Amino acid sequence: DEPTANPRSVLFVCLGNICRSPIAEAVFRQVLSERGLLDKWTVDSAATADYHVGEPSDNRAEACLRRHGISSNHIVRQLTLEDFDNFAYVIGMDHENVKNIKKIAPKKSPCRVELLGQYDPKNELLIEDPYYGGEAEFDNVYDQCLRCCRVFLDSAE
Ligand SMILES: N#Cc1ccccc1-c1cc(NCCCN2CCCCC2)c2ccccc2n1
Repeated sequence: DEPTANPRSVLFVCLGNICRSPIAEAVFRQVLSERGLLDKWTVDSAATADYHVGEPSDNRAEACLRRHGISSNHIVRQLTLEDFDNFAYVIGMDHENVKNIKKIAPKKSPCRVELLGQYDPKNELLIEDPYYGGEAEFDNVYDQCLRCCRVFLDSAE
């Protein structure tokens, strides 16, 4: 029968895969690296929309990561059906992302579809789209992702 995904595998998802989910991916990798767990985990990110497929992350997201000492070279890709066989977790940033993820998820998938904010110790459930925002909004996305990724890793390890 179907091989199950590596339990240490996570795909972060947002609308365009140029702001929130690349930041979440890079922050989670940084947390893994700090704990010596980078080689145990499979980490990736994807978009629900096709607006920017093939492009790099938004330069405001890359600048935000650089401000926090993290470099990332990312190319936008869209979520696919295969992702639900390859990742144990598919994690969205807001309710629209989760709704769109569930629209293409197979009925019987063992994959866990969750909101990253459910892991926030400060209980900010939604990681809002910063597309029309500035540095402050991107730094808030970073802070939320860092808080949530630490708790998510504790819960999944
Ligand atoms: N949509 C919305 C929306 C609503 C509230 C806050 C942000 C956004 C917003 C808008 C974007 N692109 C502008 C519109 C794109 N076009 C929409 C109609 C189809 C053709 C493409 C984004 C692009 C990348 C990542 C996040 C984005 N987020």
